[in-house]
Amino acid sequence: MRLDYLTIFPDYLAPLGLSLPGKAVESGLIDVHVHDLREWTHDRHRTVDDTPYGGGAGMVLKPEPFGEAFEALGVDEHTTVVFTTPSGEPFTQRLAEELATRQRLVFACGRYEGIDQRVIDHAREVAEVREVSLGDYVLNGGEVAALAITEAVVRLLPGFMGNAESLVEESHTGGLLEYPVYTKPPVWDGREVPMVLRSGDHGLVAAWRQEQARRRTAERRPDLLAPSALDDGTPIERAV
Ligand SMILES: COC(=O)COc1cccc(COC(=O)c2cn[nH]c2)c1
Repeated sequence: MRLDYLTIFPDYLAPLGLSLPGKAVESGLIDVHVHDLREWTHDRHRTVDDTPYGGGAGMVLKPEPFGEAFEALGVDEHTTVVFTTPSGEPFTQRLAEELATRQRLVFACGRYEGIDQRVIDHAREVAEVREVSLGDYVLNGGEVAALAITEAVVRLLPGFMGNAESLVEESHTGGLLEYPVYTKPPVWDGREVPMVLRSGDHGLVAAWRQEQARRRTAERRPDLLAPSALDDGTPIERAV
């Protein structure tokens, strides 16, 4: 997978060379390129933003640099352009799994009041576009969101995680939160590990974990248990 990042703060994406994505880069699994958007400005001040038409506070990112950058990067029908934005679709594990199937992702990191809408409209005509929100809060820029999305996607790539099994049972798969986990020592801080986990009875352990996941999900994320979230389209038998 090739990953490109368009940003006015390229240093912000330096972590891409470390930790998880770093290993993937060395192994050749991913090919990462960070680009300074100002590369595609031509004035003395390397201007990337201007005041909003219609008035209002703040600045808007100009369309030309993005347009020239997309052209220079060869953004085409084989590319998925990801705009990280507070007004995007919610980023979920399901979307991470979908993006992990793509051959090329180009992250366009906006800030201020946003990117000129014509950039998104243009991108939709030449490539697949996803406007993605990390959550209902506003960051100064899209770079942090791009890093988070990158980590969630890259770790799903085949041959990436050392221990593939750990991907199978992880949280948000199967729609429930993860159960509590324990390791040695058996007693710490006067607290014992639940005996069922040391019983050696795999059936009991599985049942306990399922119950814990459901209880934790009901407490913290009832929205995940809402009928629509679990609806697989099977008609509900109505009591006559
Ligand atoms: C089309 O894309 C744009 O216009 C991007 O515009 C903006 C404007 C303000 C801030 C940001 C940074 O992203 C977030 O704050 C964000 C992403 N996820 N959750 C919060 C981006």
